[in-house]
Amino acid sequence: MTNPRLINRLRGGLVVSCQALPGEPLFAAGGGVMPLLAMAAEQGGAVGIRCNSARDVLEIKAAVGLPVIGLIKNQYLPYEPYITATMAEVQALVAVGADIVALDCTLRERVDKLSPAGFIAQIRAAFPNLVLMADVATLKEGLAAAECGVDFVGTTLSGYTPQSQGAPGPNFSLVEQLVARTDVPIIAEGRIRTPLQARQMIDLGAFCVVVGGAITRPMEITSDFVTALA
Ligand SMILES: CC(=O)N[C@H](C=O)[C@@H](O)[C@H](O)[C@H](O)COP(=O)(O)O
Repeated sequence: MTNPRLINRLRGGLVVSCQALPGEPLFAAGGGVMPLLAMAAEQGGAVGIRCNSARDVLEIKAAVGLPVIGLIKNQYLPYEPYITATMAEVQALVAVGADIVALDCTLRERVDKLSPAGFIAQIRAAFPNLVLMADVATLKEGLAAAECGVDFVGTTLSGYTPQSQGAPGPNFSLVEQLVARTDVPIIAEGRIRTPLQARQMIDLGAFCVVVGGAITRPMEITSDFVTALA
């Protein structure tokens, strides 16, 4: 464990993912919106924030006192991994003070042609004390990442990769199996829509829970209601 104090701050709690991509209304070219969502999350009792881009890490760190899980989403087509998939992005996140860096640890071919193990080794060589969260989609990927000495494994990508297509959302069984097979703390993330589902994840042994869209994406919430009325 690279930073037990920081890790313990997240235990049993809710991390709120505050993200909007370019093209979404809340992205706001001039910034300033994600920190407001993060402040609301902090006031509501969240123990951490997850966010995308160096800009948002910087702005959110200035606005709240919570640990920030930073990532940078970038497409490197035809390669599929897009969550902090290069060393340059890790460096950018460290430079703006991300407390934890989330990175793609699926077993898909990456733009740098490294395996997740190779990428993690490269990161550890440059930043030995950096706290790392491995975003995975399957049990095999989660166990492989855990073997590489990451601090957390998150179920973030379950249902979003060819290897996990059709997986249920939220994926309770993936969390349950990871908890049973590794001592690395498991973060339940992805398609958690209700407080009860979040509670169930903790009861299954998740270390903490990340919720995004159900809290911070009004477009997504609206469309759920609209679909129900159609
Ligand atoms: C698949 C992917 O790119 N997930 C991203 C990872 O950072 C975010 O877009 C999600 O909002 C986040 O994982 C939280 O999940 P949900 O919004 O379902 O609660």
